[in-house]
Amino acid sequence: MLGAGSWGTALATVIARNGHDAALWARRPDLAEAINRHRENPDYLDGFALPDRITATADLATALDGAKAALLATPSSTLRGMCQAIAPYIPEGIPIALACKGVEKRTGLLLSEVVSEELPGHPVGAVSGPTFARETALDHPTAATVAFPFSYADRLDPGRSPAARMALTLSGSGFRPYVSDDLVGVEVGGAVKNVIAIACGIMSGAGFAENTRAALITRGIDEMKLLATALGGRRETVTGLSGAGDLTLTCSSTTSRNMSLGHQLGQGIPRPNCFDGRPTVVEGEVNAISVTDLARRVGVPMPICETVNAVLHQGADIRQAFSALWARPIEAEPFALDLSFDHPAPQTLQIGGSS
Ligand SMILES: NC(=O)C1=CN([C@@H]2O[C@H](COP(=O)(O)OP(=O)(O)OC[C@H]3O[C@@H](n4cnc5c(N)ncnc54)[C@H](OP(=O)(O)O)[C@@H]3O)[C@@H](O)[C@H]2O)C=CC1
Ligand SMILES: O=C(CO)COP(=O)(O)O
Repeated sequence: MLGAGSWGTALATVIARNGHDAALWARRPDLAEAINRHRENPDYLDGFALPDRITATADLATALDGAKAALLATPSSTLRGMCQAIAPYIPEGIPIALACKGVEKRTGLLLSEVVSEELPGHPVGAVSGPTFARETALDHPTAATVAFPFSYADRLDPGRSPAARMALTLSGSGFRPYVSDDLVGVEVGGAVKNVIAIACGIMSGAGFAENTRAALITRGIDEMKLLATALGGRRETVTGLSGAGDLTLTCSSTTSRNMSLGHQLGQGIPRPNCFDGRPTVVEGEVNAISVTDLARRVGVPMPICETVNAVLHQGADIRQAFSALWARPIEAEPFALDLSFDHPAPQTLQIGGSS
């Protein structure tokens, strides 16, 4: 497990609880030492006792020595650098699964494409779904999708495919994996849901309630579907755990860092003061840029993601931007150009003072 943050530690716990040895790579030697000495991760999952089969190390060669598979659980923006760092040590041909969610900002590549560029010759997949780290570590019933593209040989013998082997490794009392061959659909869901969660947070912070959240979730799923299918993924995948499932979780409470960031911004808290100024991984913040860039490139309308991007990165006023989102011309559901019609501009939404 490469990354000893909250998610890497939780997934290593799932693996170790199932009777496998899990090497947990931490960037900081002091954290690796603290994990091994105290059998807990004081920085990311404090108060939770780690299984004995987890061994932390800050040395990549040690972490990857004899590994049967590698999982990457550092923020998406660090992925290419991580791949370059592990290249000399990763055993030939072992499966690599992404536990991080996003689209690379500079290139607009899906994270699996980044891994394949940097580490050719490995099956690359993802583990993704509605999975808050602490609940997963506590063995609360949790389900997620394990997606790898299936080769012809995998189809002849699905039980030996990388997806099946990874799913068997993760499958335990509380953790229930499903397998998929639609890696694109799974990755798009994971990247887009964080941006939509920021939108939900902004609206809830601005004083709106359940109708608004349900509308954003549902229309967010439509944005996911359009992007996933434009990139070669399947619509049905977006209705699964890695899409609608994760979107529902992430948009439901401020346990989500993405939802929480939006909520604070919606309340008028300036970005530098959010999370009391603590550096916090908020994938939807950087992915608002990468997702909207990618969507524009492939010609897919993603108005919610565009609005979040405009607010976070282009200095747009929250009230004006979200008013404009709600005042867009009437569209067909699901999106269909041939059902469009002319009509007068709708009234502008009054954001704020709406209790
Ligand atoms: N937390 C969750 O519930 C879930 C998270 N995820 C995804 O997992 C990924 C990681 O998130 P999460 O574990 O929550 O984040 P955390 O903030 O809990 O941990 C981040 C981890 O990444 C490390 N890190 C930060 N910058 C770098 C870098 N430049 N190079 C190498 N390592 C670095 C940190 O090390 P250090 O401590 O030294 O800074 C830390 O170990 C994200 O993509 C997130 O979306 C997916 C599902 C659930
Ligand atoms: O991806 C997650 C749950 O599936 C974690 O969400 P946040 O990064 O918003 O906390």
